[in-house]
Amino acid sequence: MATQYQLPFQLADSSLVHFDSCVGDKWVGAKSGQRFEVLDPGTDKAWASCPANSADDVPAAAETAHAAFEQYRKVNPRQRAKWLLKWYELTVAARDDLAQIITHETGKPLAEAYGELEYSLGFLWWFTGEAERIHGSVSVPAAPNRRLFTIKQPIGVAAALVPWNFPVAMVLRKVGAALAAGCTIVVKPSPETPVSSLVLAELAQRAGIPAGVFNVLTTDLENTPALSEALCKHPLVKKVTFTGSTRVGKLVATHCAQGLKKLTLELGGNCPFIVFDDANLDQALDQLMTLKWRHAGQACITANRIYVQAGIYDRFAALLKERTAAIVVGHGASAGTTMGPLTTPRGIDKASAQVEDARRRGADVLLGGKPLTSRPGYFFEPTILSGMTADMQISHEESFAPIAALYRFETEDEAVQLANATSMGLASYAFTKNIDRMWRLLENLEAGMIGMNTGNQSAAEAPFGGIKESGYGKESGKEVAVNEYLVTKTGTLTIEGQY
Ligand SMILES: O=CCCC(=O)O
Repeated sequence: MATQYQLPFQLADSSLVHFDSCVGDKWVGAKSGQRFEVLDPGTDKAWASCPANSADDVPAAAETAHAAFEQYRKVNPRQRAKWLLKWYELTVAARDDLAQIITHETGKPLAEAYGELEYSLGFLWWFTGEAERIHGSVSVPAAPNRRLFTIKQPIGVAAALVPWNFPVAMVLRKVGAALAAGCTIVVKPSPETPVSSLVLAELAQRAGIPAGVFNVLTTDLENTPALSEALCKHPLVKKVTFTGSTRVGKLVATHCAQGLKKLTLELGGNCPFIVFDDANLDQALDQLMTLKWRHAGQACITANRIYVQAGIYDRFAALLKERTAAIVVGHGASAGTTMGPLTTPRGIDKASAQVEDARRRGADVLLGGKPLTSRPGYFFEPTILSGMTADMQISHEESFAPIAALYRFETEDEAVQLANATSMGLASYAFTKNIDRMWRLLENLEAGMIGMNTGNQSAAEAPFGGIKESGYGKESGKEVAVNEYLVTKTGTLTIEGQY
């Protein structure tokens, strides 16, 4: 169905864009006929609409993906690699159009949208290589006259529940691994960001990836819980991958538990960023500026709690304030913008409540602290809070907003104890030039990923995933990511005769 909306941006190839779900080789509406609007967070205006699929639309998608799986699982890995590579090349060529769409779905500045695409393309490139590197093992067991071996096989139809903050990267990180493994997949993008997923489906078709291998079921906020539950519980779906909040991740785990589905959970962050007296301050500030303000703080691995050692605390806070004051907040597509809006109005409410809570409990607001109401859209001022303490909301929950919360500490033991005082364990960051201390931190910080003098550790070749209530399973990285979509079969052979 053609959208009734005028796109607020120009596309080089308008035939890339669809506003219906992709099931098999068909672009389809919801059974109910219901649709929902896609809003530009930088203007609060609708610019597209997509089908509001419900749980009733799940069986057709799962059956289509399963029929495709029966063929795709037998495709030679080299052919799978060739399709992934073609998909990579077509996505490179569609970069300008995709960047516009990402910016108008998420609000992030165009430069960041291009950054996301660069990151995303890494996944297609990486999984192109991984497709041919899936293998089992052979060994000699204790029992005489036997050989023991394992083979790896694709698990079946996968379902991906994808967040809105990196709508292309998160789809390609999951789908790239699934397709390399020989699985087919049904993706449910977030209600905020369906269009970019549909462009990826069009590009996959153009790349020759067989119909039904990559399906996209769009839906709105209201139908999301029931549709997701139906996907998790559908008997033909054998694997679920979810990126999102810990609260929803626990629900997804409950749904999957009934069918004992294999599950990958990439959940909430609340990540500590620790700067010691002996750190290179410029390096720590450069990294913090990128990590903290990327997509207005809406990343699971953003620096949520910034611990600065007492000897440098005041200087660090002043320098951070000076640099942050230079951020230009505006529409993501406007020239000069270095920070866009939040993606949802819900984000504004949560950020306001967190700042208010911190202020009431004694934090100083060094910069910002409020929504920007002088323009339409969901803007929040880049905010710095100083004098944070453990009793404040931000100390316990993910912020997902442009709020830099500064805490003072004295000793390494104290920093480790404060950093680990959370139910989450996604990423931790430490800045010090003391190599012994750095090694201790690597071992003592409770997180799945440790940034050592860096705030940027996400990459296709690096296993991504948390511990504690930040989830389980790994995405990207050598072997581990593709393994999430494979089953291991053990074979034991008895050999007769002399050898
Ligand atoms: O927000 C979650 C993903 C962030 C990343 O992959 O760097």
